Amino acid sequence: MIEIHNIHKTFGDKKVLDGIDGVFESGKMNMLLGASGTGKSVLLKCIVGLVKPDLGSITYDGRIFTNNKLDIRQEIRRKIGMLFQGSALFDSMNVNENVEFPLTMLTDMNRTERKKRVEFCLQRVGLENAGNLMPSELSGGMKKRVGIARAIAPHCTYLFCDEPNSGLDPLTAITIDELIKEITEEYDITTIVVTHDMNSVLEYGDNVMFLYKGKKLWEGHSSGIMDTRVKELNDFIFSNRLMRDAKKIEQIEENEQRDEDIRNGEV
Ligand SMILES: Nc1ncnc2c1ncn2[C@@H]1O[C@H](COP(=O)(O)OP(=O)(O)OP(=O)(O)O)[C@@H](O)[C@H]1O
Repeated sequence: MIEIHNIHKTFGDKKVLDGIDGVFESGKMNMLLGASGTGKSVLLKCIVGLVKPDLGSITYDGRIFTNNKLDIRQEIRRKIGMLFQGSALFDSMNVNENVEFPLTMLTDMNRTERKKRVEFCLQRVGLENAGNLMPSELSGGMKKRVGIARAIAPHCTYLFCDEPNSGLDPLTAITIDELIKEITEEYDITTIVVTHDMNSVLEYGDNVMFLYKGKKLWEGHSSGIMDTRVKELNDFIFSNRLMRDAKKIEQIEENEQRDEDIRNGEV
């Protein structure tokens, strides 16, 4: 579990994070949702330790991360897996080498153990036959899978995904979301996904945090998001025509159900 409390961050005279609190539980799909420029990536960077918050605290399973000793922060960092937006694979390394890289850097596994772990992780993401391919030979969806295998290879406890399905077609996007969810539940990982994708949120968001201009305006399970009364969140959701149509259909169905209940004398 990751807990953040009262996180503030200002760049120059621009306030980017304005007192954010939150709890991200393990085994759940925790999602940071919001429009461009609203502070999602900066918040994620604060949580990972790439950006230092001006104020506030971050704890990982009860261990303070912010302002703690370097060796404790490094110990926590070793348990973090990152899936970057563009997958960020090393172009000069094949798939096996990409997944092995964090094992060489972060663990004391010997070569045989590393090979076994790489094999296992590639199998887990459905790429057991792709080990000798170079990144240039992979589709966008395959690159994301390699990115996931690389992130989980050192037995990560925490997984951060920055827009994991950006640039993917809708079907591939769903399979990547599904894979992240399965892995999160299977290994009880604390996962945080940054996204603007309402499809992902509605389908997989166990705990959704909506950020607007550096503040958290809404938090909850995705099942409640369509009924929100927070104007900024409503505007964000229904800026998408498909979402507006879905809402209309939902209202029509509700009205039909109510009419039927009245006819049956149940109201
Ligand atoms: N290192 C930095 N120095 C100055 N300003 C920064 C820095 N990093 C981020 N910002 C600013 O902070 C604001 C929030 O950026 P952030 O990348 O967190 O947005 P975001 O919500 O992740 O957007 P997107 O969905 O487009 O990635 C932006 O106005 C950005 O320009």
